[in-house]
Amino acid sequence: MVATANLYEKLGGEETIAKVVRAFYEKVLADDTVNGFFAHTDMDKQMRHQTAFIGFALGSGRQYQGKSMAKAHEGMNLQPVHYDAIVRHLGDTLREFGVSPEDIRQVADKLNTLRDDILYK
Ligand code: HEM
Repeated sequence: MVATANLYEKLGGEETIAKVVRAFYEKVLADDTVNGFFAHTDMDKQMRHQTAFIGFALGSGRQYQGKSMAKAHEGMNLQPVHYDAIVRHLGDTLREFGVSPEDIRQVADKLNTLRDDILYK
């Protein structure tokens, strides 16, 4: 089991995660580098995105296959600058919630396993 598998619980489970999700998306939507991608995204999809994203990153137990990640971001032609911004916003959010730099690095490492599946699609 990877260390991030416990971060979800360590942070306080679902209740805290909901707050992390809100804080994270406030940063994303305030950032002109990436907010355009969400401009025409309906709220249901956005909600699924944030839940899936945070859940995967923190180890809620859900798994995502490369193919579905590629499909989810098909046509967006996401670039490293977009990807890096998203990961940075999550890292900043987690730091604000008191997560250690080491745990944040492990979250980033975990997300990086999906990087090739979502870029340039
Ligand atoms: C490892 C990183 C990421 C994960 C795990 C992830 C996860 C997901 C998932 C699961 C969906 C599908 C939601 C659904 O329709 O059911 C999705 C859609 C989406 N993602 Fe991501 N995502 C990542 C990175 C990014 C980045 C870097 C951006 C843009 C800067 C982005 C923007 C979007 C948008 C706009 C949608 C909705 C597309 C639509 O409206 O149909 N994602 N993402």
